[in-house]
Amino acid sequence: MSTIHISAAPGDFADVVLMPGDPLRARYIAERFLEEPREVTAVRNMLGFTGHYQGQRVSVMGHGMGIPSISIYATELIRHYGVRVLVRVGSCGALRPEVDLNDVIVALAAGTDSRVNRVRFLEHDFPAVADFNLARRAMEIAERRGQTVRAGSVFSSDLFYMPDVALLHATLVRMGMLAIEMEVAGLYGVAAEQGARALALLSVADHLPTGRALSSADRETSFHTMMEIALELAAVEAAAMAPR
Ligand SMILES: O=P(O)(O)O[C@H]1O[C@H](CO)[C@@H](O)[C@H]1O
Ligand SMILES: O=c1cc[nH]c(=O)[nH]1
Repeated sequence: MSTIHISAAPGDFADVVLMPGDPLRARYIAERFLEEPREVTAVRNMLGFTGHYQGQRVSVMGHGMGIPSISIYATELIRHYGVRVLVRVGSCGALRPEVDLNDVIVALAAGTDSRVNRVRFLEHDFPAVADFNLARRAMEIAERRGQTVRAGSVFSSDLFYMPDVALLHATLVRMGMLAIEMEVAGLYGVAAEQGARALALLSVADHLPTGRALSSADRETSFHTMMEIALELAAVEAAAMAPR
């Protein structure tokens, strides 16, 4: 049975789903990296595909922009399609001078100005953290591939265009955050609520202290590093979950 927002048939999704915000990035990942990718959903053009990577069944699906959007897709994938691992592969803006364009961030935890986790957690402060084993495996994969990644906390904002941005950025930097984006805290809340595991990998597309930003061509290259780490992680996880 399909859902309101996903038209795939039962069993169409793999246990592990990579999720970029942009559905066209989902198609790019599927066509560029997956063997025999098959489109499994396209409701509202939020494209989803399933194929194979390193011999393991892996899916990739866009989640749109913002916590409300990713919350819908993540919840339906877990509840209705039995997805067990979600890995966001997103872009972000670096908050600190030393976090450069093209760097890949493993988002260990996320703060947010969204209320969604308070809604699900009796108005208390929910610790929006990554699954430890996914984070550790992602770090190990990056190390084995000789790719430097940064691990730390990020901030998920509801607004892309926000007022008083200087004060917010200064506070986030003072509190140790590496980057800003718009979904991770929501994804980690959904995963906890629905009993799944989640991790976000982020590629730095904007350098907020200097205003530098990647060109489209550069974005593609840097995203490749993140995608390859995420795909290898997905294959390792799928193999670990496969019945023996
Ligand atoms: O590139 P994605 O994965 O969409 O991530 C970032 O880009 C969008 C804003 O431009 C937000 O979704 C933000 O989190
Ligand atoms: O949410 C985002 C994504 C990329 N760059 C930003 O500054 N913010």
